[in-house]
Amino acid sequence: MTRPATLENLPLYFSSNVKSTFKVVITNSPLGGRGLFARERINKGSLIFTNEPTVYGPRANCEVKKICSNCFHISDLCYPCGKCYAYVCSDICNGSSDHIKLCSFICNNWRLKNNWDKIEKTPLVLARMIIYVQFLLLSEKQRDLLGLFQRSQIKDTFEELNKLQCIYYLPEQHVEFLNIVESIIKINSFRISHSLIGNKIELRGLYPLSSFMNHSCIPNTRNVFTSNYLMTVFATKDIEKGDEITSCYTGLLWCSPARRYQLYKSKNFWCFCTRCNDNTEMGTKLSALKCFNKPCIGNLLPKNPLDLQTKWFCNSCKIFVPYTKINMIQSVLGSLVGTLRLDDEIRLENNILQRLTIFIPYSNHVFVDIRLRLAIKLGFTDDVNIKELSESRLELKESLCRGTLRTVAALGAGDAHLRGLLLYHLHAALAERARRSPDQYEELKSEIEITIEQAYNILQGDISAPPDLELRRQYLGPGCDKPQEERFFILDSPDKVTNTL
Ligand SMILES: C[S@@+](CC[C@H](N)C(=O)[O-])C[C@H]1O[C@@H](n2cnc3c(N)ncnc32)[C@H](O)[C@@H]1O
Repeated sequence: MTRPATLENLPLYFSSNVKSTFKVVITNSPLGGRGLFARERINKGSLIFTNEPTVYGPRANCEVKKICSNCFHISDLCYPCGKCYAYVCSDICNGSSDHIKLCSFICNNWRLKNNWDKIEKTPLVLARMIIYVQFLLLSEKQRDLLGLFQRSQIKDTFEELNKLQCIYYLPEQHVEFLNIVESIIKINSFRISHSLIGNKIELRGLYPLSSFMNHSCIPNTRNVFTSNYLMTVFATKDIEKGDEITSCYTGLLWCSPARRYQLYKSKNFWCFCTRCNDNTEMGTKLSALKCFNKPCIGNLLPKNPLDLQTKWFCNSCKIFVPYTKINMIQSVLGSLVGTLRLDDEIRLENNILQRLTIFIPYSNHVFVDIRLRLAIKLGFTDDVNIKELSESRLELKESLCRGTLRTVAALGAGDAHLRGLLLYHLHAALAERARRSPDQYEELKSEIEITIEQAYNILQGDISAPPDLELRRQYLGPGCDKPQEERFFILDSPDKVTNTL
């Protein structure tokens, strides 16, 4: 692989659908390697650029068993293609041009080993390797240009490739190429977030222009993925000409030690940004622990947050605690949190929460994460919809949304995706309050309208956006001329409204 002299046209080689590149330029970054920089002032909320994935597919270590190798639907109807054995979910997928290309590549280039149980194991291994096979299908020019993308320096065992080699005799140059591809994917791919509607597996893709965005723990962009996996990057705050355009590679609300360790482990660098350098994390105290020196009610914070072996100090009684003791507490915390079933439960075990309060203040990221999950889940589970929430739970939802929105604002994250989601849920809680007590509507109206309008501006077009986002904006947003009773019609029977539109 050779390195061409210029990066200017690189994304265009990989994607016919790159728009608004005139707003950005790829050049050397003080953060590391190359980065994207604004050629002009970019206002908050504006589209910066759009690019389509060069390749996309499920993660190689995904758990799901039956995934269509063409449309990535999870389906028990999947059956192995009669020629290449890759799973397809329908004759349409089997006959699609993409599948035919993939199928003929596999049949023409890889010979099956005799001792392998083709029907049982091959489809699954192939489904997990689809993104890699797509790299092999790139043009020669594109494959040459892959040399421009940064690669991971960490050499892990590439288990899925090993499994593929148990099934097929792979040419030596394919094995070498796929190892390079793996090191490129690790550093440059994006998780494509989408709602679970449509029963699709979580995907990741290589986006040629987005790949040059460096990380910031307070980024100035958010990503929107459309239904055809186009990635559009918007400004979450005003960006001045010459500013670096950044994205956040971790969870926005993770605490500094967790973000920094994850970045080091997965992307091979230590972050030194303003947030990482501030032991209060912009006043949010996401990393703070409770002082061990009872009855002191102060918080322990790292003296030098950029130093992994720093002492921590209490901001009230000023005692110092060595990092070894802090690490021990953090690992106890990690295992306690691990026992909370946060993904599918909104009932949290009180005894665990009580044990957590011994170690951590309300501001700690563990509680922030629990509050965020509750804010989003209350009234939005299969068991209980928002109309069935008790008064106290509805109040709780509203206050959890407001609290988490304050944390996002304190971090300076601007119009991040998370802010959009929280505004949507705050809107839903307020609208439900007004539906139950119509006499409160006038008082709540302006906030009901502003929250849905802002949520819409942030989330519109994204495949992970709530399905009734647009309808709510239409009926409960600003400018709706329907009478009060009709406005709430959408909340009474959203399906009926959808059908009448
Ligand atoms: C997706 S690439 C970004 C583009 C990359 N800088 C390049 O030259 O191709 C991610 C890699 O960029 C570097 N990087 C990104 N953000 C960084 C930051 N805030 N500080 C230091 N290095 C960073 C790291 O080496 C990381 O693995």
